[in-house]
Amino acid sequence: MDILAINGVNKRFGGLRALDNVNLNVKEGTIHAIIGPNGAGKSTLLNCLVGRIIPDEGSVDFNGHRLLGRHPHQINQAGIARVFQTPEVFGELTVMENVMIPAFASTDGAFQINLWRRAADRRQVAAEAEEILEDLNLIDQRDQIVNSMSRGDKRRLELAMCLVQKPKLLLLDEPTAGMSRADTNNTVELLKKIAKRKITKVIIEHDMHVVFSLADTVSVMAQGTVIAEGAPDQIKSDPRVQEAYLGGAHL
Ligand SMILES: Nc1ncnc2c1ncn2[C@@H]1O[C@H](COP(=O)(O)OP(=O)(O)OP(=O)(O)O)[C@@H](O)[C@H]1O
Repeated sequence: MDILAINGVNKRFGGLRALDNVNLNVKEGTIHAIIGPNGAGKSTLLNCLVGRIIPDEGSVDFNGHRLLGRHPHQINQAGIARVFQTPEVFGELTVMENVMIPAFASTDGAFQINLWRRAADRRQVAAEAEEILEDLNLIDQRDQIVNSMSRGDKRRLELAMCLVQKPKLLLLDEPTAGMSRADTNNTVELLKKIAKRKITKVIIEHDMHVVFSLADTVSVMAQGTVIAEGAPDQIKSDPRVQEAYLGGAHL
C-alpha cells in the first residue's frame, strides 16, 4: 500500500521550473531514496511535502489525507517528521528535555496542555525517550546541555526528537552531508538499527554507498522531474541514470 502519493506536482520560481510534473509513490514500510544532481528539485519536493513550499499544481496524499494547503505543524501532527541538514534543536536545554518536548507535543497537540494525562503518561513517555536515546548512543549524554555537543551528536539528537513522535513517515534530508566516511558508516548503522520501528522513510542523499546500502526503492530526479525509479540494482545499471546523474560515469 502507498503511504505517500505525489501526483502532477509543479513548482516554478519565476521563469525556472524547479518541479515539472513530479509523480512519485512511496510504499508503506519501505526506505525510498531520492537521488539526482544538484538543482534537480529534491529539496523543493521535500519542502512541498512538509508545507514549507506550496506547489503551483498537483496533489500530495499521505495516509488518506490531502496535504497541500496544510500548515507545517498540521502535517507534522498527521504523522510526518523531518530531519534537517542543519539540526533544529533547543541549545539551552538538556538532551532529555529536547526529546521530551516533541514527545508531549505529539500526544497533547501543539497548543494544548493536558496536565492530568501528562502526569499519568510522564513515566511511560520518559521510558520510550530513554530507549530511543539508547538506540542512538546518546543515553550517556542525557543530562548534557545541547549547545556543548558536536554537530554529529546534534544530528542524532534531532533524529531522536523525530522518532519519539512515532511518525508514520520520516523525511531525511542528506543525513550524512559533510560527514567523514566513519561517521557516515555509523549513521548507516544507526538507521539500520532504528528499522525495527518500521517507520517509512524518504531519504535524500548524495552518498551512493548510503543509498545502495539502505534503500528499497530509488527515484532519480533530474531537471525537476523523476526520470527513473526502481530497486537499487536496476538504478545502478540504468543508462539514463548514468547519463543524467553523472554525465555518463558509472554509479
Ligand atoms: N526559493 C527559491 N527561489 C528561487 N529558486 C529556487 C528556490 N529554491 C530552489 N530554487 C531553484 O530550484 C532548483 C531546484 O533546487 P533544489 O534545491 O530543489 O535542488 P536539489 O536537487 O535539492 O539540489 P541540491 O542537491 O544541490 O540540494 C534549483 O535551480 C534552485 O536554484
